Amino acid sequence: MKIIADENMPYVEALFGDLGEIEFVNGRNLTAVQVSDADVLLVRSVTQVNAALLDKAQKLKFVGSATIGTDHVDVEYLNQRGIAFTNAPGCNATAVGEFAFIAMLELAQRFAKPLSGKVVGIVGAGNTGTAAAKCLEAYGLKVLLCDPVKAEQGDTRDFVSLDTLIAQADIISLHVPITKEGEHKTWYLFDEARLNQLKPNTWLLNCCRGEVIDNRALIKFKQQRDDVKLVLDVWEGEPNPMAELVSLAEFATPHIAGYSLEGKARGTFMLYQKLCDELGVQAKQSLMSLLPPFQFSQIDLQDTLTESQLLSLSRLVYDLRDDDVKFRQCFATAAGFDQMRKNHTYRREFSAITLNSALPQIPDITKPLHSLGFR
Ligand SMILES: NC(=O)c1ccc[n+]([C@@H]2O[C@H](COP(=O)([O-])OP(=O)(O)OC[C@H]3O[C@@H](n4cnc5c(N)ncnc54)[C@H](O)[C@@H]3O)[C@@H](O)[C@H]2O)c1
Ligand SMILES: O=C(O)[C@H](O)[C@H](O)COP(=O)(O)O
Repeated sequence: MKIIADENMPYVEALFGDLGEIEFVNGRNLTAVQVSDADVLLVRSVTQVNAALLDKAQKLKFVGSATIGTDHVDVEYLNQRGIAFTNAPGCNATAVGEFAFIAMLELAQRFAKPLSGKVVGIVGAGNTGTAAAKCLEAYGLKVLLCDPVKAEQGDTRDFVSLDTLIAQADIISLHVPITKEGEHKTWYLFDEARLNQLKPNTWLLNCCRGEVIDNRALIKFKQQRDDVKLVLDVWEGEPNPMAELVSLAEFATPHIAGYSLEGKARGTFMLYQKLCDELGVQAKQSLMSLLPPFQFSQIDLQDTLTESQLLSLSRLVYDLRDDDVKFRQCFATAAGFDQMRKNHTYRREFSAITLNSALPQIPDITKPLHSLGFR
């Protein structure tokens, strides 16, 4: 069996090695000829999976995308061809949630405006939005959720309209899929008019898809509204973001909000399990055996943490400042954006650290941190 896999998908060798012969490819430039003799195709979000890519691949029986988003896949075409398809919903939700939370702690520190006490609006209350809300609520913040689709589906959480969220939130974090049609389409959800509704001093984070914000309108807006602070992980026109926008963002990264080792491992592992099901074979490998040990795995706490100490602790698993600096150095070169994504193999999730109270205390000082995700 021939398995073609994106070279940026870790743990493929360890998981799929026993199932067939693996060929690694550059997912962004993948051609129809390269996949013509594949039985299995494993991709990430940079590969457009459609008739143009797959018409010659007559043996193909399984496509897996180790991503949450599926906007790069023509699922209808795969269904028509009878090719099994799976993505990896939720695989990197914790990573995105922690990324958004850490970015807020970084902004708070940089602008000497405590995060504590702020109201945060989450647009899109699915896997990543809920993961972000979990961190924020564990930290004691008031969270407003806007998700008209979930509300219509009968989700019993409290939801607000986007107008209410924009009017009340100090911080807005975007977590919607990109959709171009329908009542709740998200393409340019934040257009010029919406941007102009933002309250003074709002922090706006985009960790979902670049085109959820009209990037040209955002440049124009931010040039006049320096009070608004931006964290941008995703961009219109990836892998070539608009240079002016990069310089206007407080933190800028190349679509790596979901790139924890745990998140990537979960993504590949979900495809492995699904392929084993399709082939009717027993999955032999385990997820936890894939992850390397973490250098700061045990930490003893002496006292409750201040906000700035919590940021220092968070920086052990992920220091956003490093990625921001690297990104500004490399994004303008031809392959810089993708190169940085390819080499992004060091970030961990909060759960990689086990916290202990150094002295037995009541109440246990580690409890709120366990709710954040630390062990
Ligand atoms: N930056 C990254 O690395 C990264 C990582 C993972 C996911 N993503 C992107 O983030 C998106 C969201 O991921 P997820 O796992 O939370 O997906 P999800 O499907 O679990 O949740 C998305 C939520 O958005 C809601 N929604 C749809 N249209 C909306 C609208 N107009 N207003 C408000 N809510 C709306 C849906 O009802 C759903 O609950 C993905 O589709 C993907 O494009 C980016
Ligand atoms: O949709 C997703 O899951 C994310 O956008 C994903 O993390 C993107 O990473 P990629 O597949 O491009 O490596």
